Amino acid sequence: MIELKDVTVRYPNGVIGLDGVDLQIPDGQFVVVVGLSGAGKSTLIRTINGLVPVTSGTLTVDDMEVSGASKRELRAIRSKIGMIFQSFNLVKRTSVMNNVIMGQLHDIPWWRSLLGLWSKEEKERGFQSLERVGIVEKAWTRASELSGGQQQRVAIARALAQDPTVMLADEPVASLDPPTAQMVMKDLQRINRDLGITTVVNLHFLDLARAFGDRVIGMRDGKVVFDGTGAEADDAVFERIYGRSLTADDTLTESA
Ligand SMILES: Nc1ncnc2c1ncn2[C@@H]1O[C@H](COP(=O)(O)OP(=O)(O)OP(=O)(O)O)[C@@H](O)[C@H]1O
Repeated sequence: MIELKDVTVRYPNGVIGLDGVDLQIPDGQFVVVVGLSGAGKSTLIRTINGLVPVTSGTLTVDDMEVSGASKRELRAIRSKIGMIFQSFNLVKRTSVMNNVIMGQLHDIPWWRSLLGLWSKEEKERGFQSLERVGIVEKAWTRASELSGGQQQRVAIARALAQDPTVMLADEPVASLDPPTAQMVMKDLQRINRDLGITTVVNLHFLDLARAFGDRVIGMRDGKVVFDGTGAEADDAVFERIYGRSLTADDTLTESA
């Protein structure tokens, strides 16, 4: 479980990223976080991962306290959290398999990663992760030769190879075309359902949030202003979260 108790994050320049957030995310839940740019979505994810320090309040992931954790404790917490980014963050000049195995890096000495000397078990785990996202045939392709959707799948496989209990995705489909975005969201949903990995996804398209969010959390000015199901998150709710009328840019597909 991920638990935030009255968590406030104040950046060094004085900007408030999170403002007294109380949140409990039970194991295995698929949560979509929505809100306008600057609402605090990325801050929430980076705080859960310990990349941004908590200014006040307490934050725990699987009963490990992230707020106030030492570097060593943070490494242990992060080894259980898979991260997915809008820009994929792959090492482009190396193979898909190398990228995926690097997801297990906390277990692997640096010199083996440098030389690409992977054990049979590591490769096996790499293949299994690639199979989960349906691109095992690309294992020995250079990451730079893949489409955006394929690169995001590799990034998901890399996170899976870590054997995480939590998956955090910061705008994972913002750089993808609509059909590819749908497919990547379906991959994340299937993995959540099959493996029970707690998943938190930041999105700004309300139709995707409705379709995929078992739970939708709306943020505004660093605060949680809505917490309900995708079905409950109708246009009026989104207008309240966004503080304005909806526009065509708020949906991924025109028909939504
Ligand atoms: N490193 C930082 N230093 C100072 N302020 C920051 C930093 N990162 C974010 N902020 C500020 O914190 C607030 C929340 O930003 P955050 O990036 O979490 O929002 P967001 O909802 O993810 O928006 P976006 O989708 O644009 O990333 C904003 O006012 C932002 O300017």
